[in-house]
Amino acid sequence: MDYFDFKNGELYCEDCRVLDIEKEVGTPFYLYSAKTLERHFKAYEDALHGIPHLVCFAVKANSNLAVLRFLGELGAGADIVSGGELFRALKAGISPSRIVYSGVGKTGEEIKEALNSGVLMFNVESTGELEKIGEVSRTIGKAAPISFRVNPDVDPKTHPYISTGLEENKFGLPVDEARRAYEYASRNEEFLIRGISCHIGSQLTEVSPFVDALKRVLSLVDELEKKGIKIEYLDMGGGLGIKYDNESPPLPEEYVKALKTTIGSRDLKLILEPGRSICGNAGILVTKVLYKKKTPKKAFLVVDAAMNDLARPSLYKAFHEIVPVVEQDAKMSTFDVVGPICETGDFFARSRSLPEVNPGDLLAIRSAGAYGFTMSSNYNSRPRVAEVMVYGDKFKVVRRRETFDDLIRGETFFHE
Ligand SMILES: Cc1ncc(COP(=O)(O)O)c(C=O)c1O
Ligand SMILES: N[C@@H](CCCC[NH3+])C(=O)O
Repeated sequence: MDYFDFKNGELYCEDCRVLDIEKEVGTPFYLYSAKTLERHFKAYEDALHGIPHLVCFAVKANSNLAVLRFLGELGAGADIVSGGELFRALKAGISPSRIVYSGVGKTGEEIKEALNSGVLMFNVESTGELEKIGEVSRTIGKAAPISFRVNPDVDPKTHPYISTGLEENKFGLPVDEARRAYEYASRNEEFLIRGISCHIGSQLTEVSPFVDALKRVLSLVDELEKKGIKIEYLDMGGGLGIKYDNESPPLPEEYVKALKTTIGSRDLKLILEPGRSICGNAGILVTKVLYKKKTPKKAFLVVDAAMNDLARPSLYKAFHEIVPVVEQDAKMSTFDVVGPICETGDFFARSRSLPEVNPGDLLAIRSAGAYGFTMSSNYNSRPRVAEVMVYGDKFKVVRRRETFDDLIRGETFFHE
């Protein structure tokens, strides 16, 4: 459930009228609901009540500082995958002791930065990375807290681009290799074994792949325990899906219950790294209809947002619900909703039934709070849009729209 509702035929975010926000900010803009973020975060906290745990929000889903600060103040840690995300999480006031660092390509510099800051653990994804971490650890004279990310070879039944726990995916170590890596790391004082981790994919709509993966991870935990290698943290990654269209993904409560049952009486602290299920439905992208265009074959609504602002439909053919910000009685027609970018792939919806809106009308593209702004770019030299956060009856621009000057910052005219 989110807090984007219609009152008297107009879309509100919490107690703010979207039309009023648009008047001040202009389109396009991302709009986030703090109350929805809180509700979704608390759903995890409630589900995990009584279990030693840490919810590390996946920064890649939404890295806006206000969002991170808000979640951090509610008690969230962070799951990061780059030096930039470390910088953001720390700037937002998240304690390094609540930060886990995942990702297959951490550079020496990034590792050094994270080790110096005191992150909770590196989720190590290859033996090459382990060597690099060892090297950095020796250089700065500080043991590195690690977990190995295990690739359990489980099909998460999601879009192939966002499936990460299959043998052919680049992520994690196969179980046998992870076992050897733990044995090696346990004999070396550069490493401090803290945990084990796993993340099998994103937008999962069933619990069973998580449970299958967990069983494989737990059998390794048990084996390691017998060898005297104690695992303190079990990090099950993120991946819980949300409703974009007609999916009915499990709620955190059902998901955590299944994990808890599978873990049984083992003495483990549970880390989860949810991204989408916290912020996905806490955000919309508001855009304006520029033109209505008819060709012999199609009717298009050309809007002022584009694939550079929200890439998911173009990249994954992802469905996002689109609604007019002011409810219309007009008859329904079938439209392609497209942006101004010079690519046929620049669309938000194809053959979508929508009321006959007009140029100047606003549309809300729903479920855009995760992997929306964070995947945006300046393609076609389009300044990135503003981000606005609603807190009850107040709203705040938490990132201003980029200017043309922002576009060329750091560039020079040297051409020889
Ligand atoms: C390691 C890791 N953790 C957490 C996440 C967050 O996933 P989601 O947004 O699906 O919860 C991802 C992205 O899929 C990831 O790669
Ligand atoms: N970017 C993807 C999710 C990627 C998850 C990252 N491991 C999406 O928009 O659905």
